[in-house]
Amino acid sequence: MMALMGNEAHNPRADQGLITPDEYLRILDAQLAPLPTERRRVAQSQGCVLAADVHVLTPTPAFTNSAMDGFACRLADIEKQGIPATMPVSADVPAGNPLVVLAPRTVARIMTGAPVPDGADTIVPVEDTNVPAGPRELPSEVRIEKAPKPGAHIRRAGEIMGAGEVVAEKGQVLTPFTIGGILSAGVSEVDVVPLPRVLVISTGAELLSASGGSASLDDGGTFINDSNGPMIAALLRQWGCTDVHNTSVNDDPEALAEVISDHAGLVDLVVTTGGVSAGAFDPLKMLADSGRDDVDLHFLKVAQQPGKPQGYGTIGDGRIMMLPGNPVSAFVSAWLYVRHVFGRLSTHPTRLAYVTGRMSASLGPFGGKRRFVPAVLRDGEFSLLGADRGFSHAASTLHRANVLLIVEPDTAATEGDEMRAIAIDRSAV
Ligand SMILES: Nc1nc2c(c(=O)[nH]1)N[C@H]1C(S)=C(S)[C@@H](COP(=O)(O)OP(=O)(O)OC[C@H]3O[C@@H](n4cnc5c(N)ncnc54)[C@H](O)[C@@H]3O)O[C@H]1N2
Ligand code: MOO
Repeated sequence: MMALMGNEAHNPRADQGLITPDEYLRILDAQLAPLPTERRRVAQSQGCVLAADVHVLTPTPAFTNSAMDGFACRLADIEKQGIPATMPVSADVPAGNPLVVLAPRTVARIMTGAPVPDGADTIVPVEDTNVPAGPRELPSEVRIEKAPKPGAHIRRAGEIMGAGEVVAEKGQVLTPFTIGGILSAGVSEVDVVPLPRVLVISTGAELLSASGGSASLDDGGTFINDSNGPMIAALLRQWGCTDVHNTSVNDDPEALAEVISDHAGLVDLVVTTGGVSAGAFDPLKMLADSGRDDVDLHFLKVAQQPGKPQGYGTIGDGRIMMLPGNPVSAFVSAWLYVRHVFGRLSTHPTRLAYVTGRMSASLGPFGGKRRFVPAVLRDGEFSLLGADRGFSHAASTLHRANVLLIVEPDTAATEGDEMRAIAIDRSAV
């Protein structure tokens, strides 16, 4: 497993009940296995990982065909006359035509992709004849004005790939190119590791959507928009998940349990945000304490900021990850942990992309926690977006970030220092 960075040999935070980010990844790893493989139609497998090598059924090309619109001939017939050579046209071979035999001392009009007649060994493009290009009646004869090269413009059966060769390998992600390649090899179904189906639940009585959207700040209310749920759902879709549900619930453990049980068997992973710290109304904590024997939830503290409180476990047969409610904490937790779990379930490669740059401002030390600070990397320089210290609520700064700057525990970062960061957007790479 890829270390999230730093020397993990000694963890001085252990006596404070804190674990390191890498220890948390190891805990998650111990519970995870790839989803069971499925046989799927290739066209319905985009974004999945191949669970087995795919072998060519239909060679490429499937049959010997023309690479040009023109005339199929026997080169010796042309050479016998010399250029220009006037030849009778004995057949018309559009694409999709059955294989024909070329009559002696004649040529056949042929289209790109049409099977080369038996007996023909060269294609003369229409541009090298007296026949104008484009739709027209079959001419009775054609004058060949340019000497063709032997074997010109013929795509031979199997010259690119023969039957039985591997056209795509186990572990490859089904991209548009892979889909095209596999289908052209005559394979219509493949074994894949499916993408996890995910239910994202925002918890909190203060969320507008949880309250039915009836309250507004204009009323002097204390409600907020649910930014976490749609943000996490969007991240999952960005990573490739197609089946992502998103809802929110009040601080009611029964309502939360009901939403989860309504989705039993329909999702592979539940991701919640909110209610994992020390609040008196946290529904996940209440659910954990409810004594239900189908609920197995674990809460822990990771020596990082943001994203200290985390949780994982199972409710019934469903796997759950519980992220902190502060929006930047939720984002960082999703990038470090949900992405990792997505990778383990789907077998997608989800290695973090690290970048380096120089600090354009200074950041003070932040206790014994590793910081993941949203920042912008441009022209080799990191600029900070929000407050130096607590910024886990500062979601509105997040939209500009393209990296999470890594600041080691008890360490300051001074202007000009070279630092490492995790890229969260292509603009940083
Ligand atoms: N006594 C303690 N209090 C807190 C601790 C602690 O250790 N002891 N940890 C702090 C840290 S660190 C974090 S992070 C937060 C995590 O809190 P919860 O996961 O319990 O989340 P909530 O209390 O429900 O909400 C926190 C914050 O985020 C806002 N929020 C929640 N959901 C959403 C959403 N879907 N969209 C946008 N914003 C959301 C919520 O309104 C709160 O402001 O706990 C600290 N407290
Ligand atoms: O760890 Mo919390 O995630 O600081 O804000």
